[in-house]
Amino acid sequence: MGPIVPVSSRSDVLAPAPKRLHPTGVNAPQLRSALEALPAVLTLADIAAGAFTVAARNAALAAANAKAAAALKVQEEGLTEEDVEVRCMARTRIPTAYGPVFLHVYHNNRDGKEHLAIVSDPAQLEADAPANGQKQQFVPIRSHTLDTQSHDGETAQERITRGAYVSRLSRTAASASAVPSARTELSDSPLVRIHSECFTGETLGSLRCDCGEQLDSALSLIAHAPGRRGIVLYLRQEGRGIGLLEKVRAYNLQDLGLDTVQANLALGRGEDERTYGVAAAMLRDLGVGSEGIRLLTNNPSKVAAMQREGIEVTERVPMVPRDWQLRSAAPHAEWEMRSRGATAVGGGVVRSEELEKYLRTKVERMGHLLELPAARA
Ligand SMILES: Nc1nc2c(ncn2[C@@H]2O[C@H](COP(=O)(O)OP(=O)(O)OP(=O)(O)O)[C@@H](O)[C@H]2O)c(=O)[nH]1
Repeated sequence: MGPIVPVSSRSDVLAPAPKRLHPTGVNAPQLRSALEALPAVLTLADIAAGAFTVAARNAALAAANAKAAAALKVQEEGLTEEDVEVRCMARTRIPTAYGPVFLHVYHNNRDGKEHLAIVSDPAQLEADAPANGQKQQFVPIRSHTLDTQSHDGETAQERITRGAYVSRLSRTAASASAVPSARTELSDSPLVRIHSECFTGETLGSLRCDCGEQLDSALSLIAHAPGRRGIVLYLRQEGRGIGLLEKVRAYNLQDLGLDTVQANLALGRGEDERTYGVAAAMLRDLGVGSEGIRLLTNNPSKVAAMQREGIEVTERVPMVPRDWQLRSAAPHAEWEMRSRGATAVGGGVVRSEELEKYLRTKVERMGHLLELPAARA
């Protein structure tokens, strides 16, 4: 594939964003009709006297809607986004509450966003290859574009720095991966979650949605899958693709009584503007092939989108909200689950040797104002 243009030099990124919306961003006629169907909270006069001036932004809205309509057309007509290209720019090991994972940072030629793949495949961290005669149980989940040479004369150190290494990296063990001659397909159908970013749910632990809980559940379910193998794609499609700013506005409309779909529509946006072409390309890059994937989702349109992109979904694995699971669970299970925290990944108290080192370095080398605790007995 050709070079992926760095985000900083792309003209579409540097060009000033078109002024699409009036600062309030509200599609007044749709909001008006949606609110008319609800018990009055504000009078329509209040709303009409509010900040939004419809005429000032109609043309801009039409342009935005045309873009959404084009995306919808791609979805509805089953067209594939064949020219989507992705490249894994770097990968690193992250120790999580569910075990080690490899975080992959991707660039692509479509949207200038850094989409992520979180890969769990702990066998890759083992230093020793299987003994002679023993077959490796699974093909490792590796990015083809990561292992490909990034430029002529790339050194082993350069490869290792961007994550193209094998086994566990340490001061005493560092082996760059071999440059593959062809893409290798996985021999199994791994558990996959295609997750969309949700700052409010995942970082603030907002109880408006279960996004943080779903991210946590996905990692937990993968940790219990055969070989602890699986992939979470973390797509930067905040607010079902409308972005954080618009989602924040949508929340205010929800506080006025609209549901999530009505609120998006009242803003002149689609109810769900996400696309999955980049996700499919990332999965192919990670080796997903004819064995397909087991997809963690309750959303049928995600299954359909994958099939359209040529990724077979061999099984849809449901994600039942924990609160719903708890309604039929024993009281102890309920206490245990709630005590883990509302939504944060792993919940509870974070404790690890690496964290200890990180915290001590902040105190000892960076002057952070914390009293070091006594060493653990
Ligand atoms: N516009 C909008 N987006 C929301 C809202 N609440 C959560 N989101 C976003 O919704 C996305 C998650 O999508 P969901 O519809 O909850 O679930 P899904 O991913 O389609 O389906 P599952 O795979 O079954 O979880 C994330 O990008 C969130 O930021 C909301 O009230 N309004």
